[in-house]
Amino acid sequence: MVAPPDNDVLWARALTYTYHGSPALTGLSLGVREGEILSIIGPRGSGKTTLLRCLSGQLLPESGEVWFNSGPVHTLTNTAREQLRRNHFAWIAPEPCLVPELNAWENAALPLMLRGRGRRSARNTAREWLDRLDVGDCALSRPVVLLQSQRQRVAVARALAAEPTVLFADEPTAPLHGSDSSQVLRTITTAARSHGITVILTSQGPEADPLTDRSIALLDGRRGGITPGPDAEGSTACSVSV
Ligand SMILES: Nc1ncnc2c1ncn2[C@@H]1O[C@H](COP(=O)(O)OP(=O)(O)OP(=O)(O)O)[C@@H](O)[C@H]1O
Repeated sequence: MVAPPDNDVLWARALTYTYHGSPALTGLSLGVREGEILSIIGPRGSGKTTLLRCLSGQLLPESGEVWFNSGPVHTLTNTAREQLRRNHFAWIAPEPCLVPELNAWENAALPLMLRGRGRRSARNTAREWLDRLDVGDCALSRPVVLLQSQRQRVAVARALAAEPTVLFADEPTAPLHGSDSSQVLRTITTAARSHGITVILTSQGPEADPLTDRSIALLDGRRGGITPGPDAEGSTACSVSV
């Protein structure tokens, strides 16, 4: 094993993953700097979700390495990877996955409470984030009575309230439309910049590019190109390895 560069919060080398013999990742490498907002752009089936799941320790790559803060993730036990995800990572899925028995603020507060935060403090933080996502009025409602777009905003609030080291956002605006989608993307990137959260988000098109530091194109489980974002010359320099 070769240790990754010190200033990469996440670093992956030569990742491969196949589903029942069908390749999803084919030797993919990348480094992500602390505080960077990186978008991974690719068509359906290009391997975006599989890549995020390998980087976040949800899936173990068949070969290759994943490192977080200079420690190997791919050699951790299941329990240690779960703990890593609970304490340092947050995840936004294309479909809002909320706990149906809990109301909106309880859903948004759940990761904080799982980390040991007291109920009142977790509720206050969760409600602040629901307000920022324009779903403060829904705080006491259960997911079943909310619109899909409101549920997704609650899921985004849940991810940001946890103030993770790394936020994995897999097509986070898929259930949203037009200005709704832009507003939620702006909230995610603004919150990430002000709280120093590293973000890796996926999309099928370049809509998030103006808000990110760097974009990587993915095609058939491989890197297909690199597009520097508008802030690429700013304080969040990028690291790329192929
Ligand atoms: N659970 C699974 N079982 C079998 N094949 C899968 C599974 N998940 C993904 N695949 C296949 O692996 C490849 C990569 O899928 P992946 O979901 O990572 O791509 P994606 O770019 O995120 O696509 P999408 O935008 O549709 O979510 C595709 O060919 C897909 O059909």
